[in-house]
Amino acid sequence: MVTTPLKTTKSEEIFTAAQKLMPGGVSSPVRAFKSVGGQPIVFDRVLGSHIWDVDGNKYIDYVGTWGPAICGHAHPEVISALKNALENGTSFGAPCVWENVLAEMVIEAVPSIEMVRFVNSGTEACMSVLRLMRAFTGRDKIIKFEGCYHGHADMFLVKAGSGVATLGLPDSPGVPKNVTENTLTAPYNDLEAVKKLFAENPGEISGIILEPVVGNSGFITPDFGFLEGLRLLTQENNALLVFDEVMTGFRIAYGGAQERFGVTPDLTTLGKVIGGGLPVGAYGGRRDIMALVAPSGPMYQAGTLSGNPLAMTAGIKTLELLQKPGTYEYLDTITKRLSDGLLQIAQETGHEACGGQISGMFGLFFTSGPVHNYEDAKKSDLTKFSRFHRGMLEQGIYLAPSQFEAGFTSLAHTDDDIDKTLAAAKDVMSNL
Ligand SMILES: Cc1ncc(COP(=O)(O)O)c(C=O)c1O
Ligand SMILES: NCC(=O)CCC(=O)O
Repeated sequence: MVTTPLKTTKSEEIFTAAQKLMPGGVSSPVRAFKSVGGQPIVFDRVLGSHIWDVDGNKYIDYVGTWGPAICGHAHPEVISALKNALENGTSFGAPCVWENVLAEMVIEAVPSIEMVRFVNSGTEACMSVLRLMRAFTGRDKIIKFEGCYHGHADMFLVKAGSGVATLGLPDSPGVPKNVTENTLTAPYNDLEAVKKLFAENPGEISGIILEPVVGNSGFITPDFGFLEGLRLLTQENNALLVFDEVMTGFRIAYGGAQERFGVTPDLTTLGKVIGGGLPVGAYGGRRDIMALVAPSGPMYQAGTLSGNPLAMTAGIKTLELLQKPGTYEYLDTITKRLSDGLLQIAQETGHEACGGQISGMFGLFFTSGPVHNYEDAKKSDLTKFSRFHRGMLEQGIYLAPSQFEAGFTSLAHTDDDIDKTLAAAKDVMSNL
């Protein structure tokens, strides 16, 4: 595995050059190691549960390209399907039958979705669903939660999670005030705060959008009754409930968090897993609402590469693999071993910690917790997290370079991977 101390000469060379070419040397801020220190590792290959860097170091990967790699990286069946599809071209800019196939699979799986529109990223999906919320209700205001991330469209860059939280950025410059004045925020898991917002803005709120399980302030689960409460409040106020399942869709359960918690929103956004590692997003929901989307209705939303045959193919094959019996049980079993193991090691080595997992999504905070929202998550000892991250990296374990991100396992992660990860964690936490 990894040589100690970690040799990253080529990574450093490439990243130094990258910094002159691209802002911060990266194509997305979350990839930088700003909050954990050191330089990002530059990779050149992935397979199964592993990722290799340009210096030849091999790591067990818990980032999974930020969620899509649920079947394991470069799954041979996904790659083979893609090779076949590639022979017929990369994009038609016209209907293809694979859109129908993936749409049927999504509609069949996700309780709230009766019709779906494919786009190219989670950001696009959330941006579009917000337009649809407003078009359907004729109201402009929305409620989002502090520390939730719904992509980087202007209206969502208010108390956002993920990279915005990691970098401790104030709400982004370049976003006009009049765009975000309609974005109301509440602490996650706080029904009273949501009730108050509805009371203060009668007849003005188009709906609520949230991560039904949070992954962008670290891993945070909804308290008992929270999702049900939001469902009731939106119904009472003739507003829409939108689950952003870009991260949780087909991960928390095949039908997403809405299947797992038995709460059906009006609209849902998807991304990550449904693209099998290629750029995809989707939004869908009640047929009467989706009917407003052009060209069926007047709400405009479009995309040159949307529904392209490669992304559809990777998505279809990924969902087929996930349909096999026992997949979610497997994800739950190995991820629980990992999460329980990490908590036990933290306790044995004298570190305050809390965390948990559902299916193949997990998190660990260096605070006694419990963590119900972003304010609680911020109590985690970030310096300790940075040292933990570095220590694990040196031992060949690749974790997201931020306390405010969830971790992901895949069907390719083995008991041996978990054993190695826990052994590394024991070593690192003993010396933190
Ligand atoms: C919950 C959630 N919504 C939206 C997004 C945005 O998706 P993308 O990065 O594909 O634009 C992400 C991840 O980035 C996410 O985790
Ligand atoms: N949880 C945050 C993401 O998945 C974002 C990925 C990216 O922007 O690169």
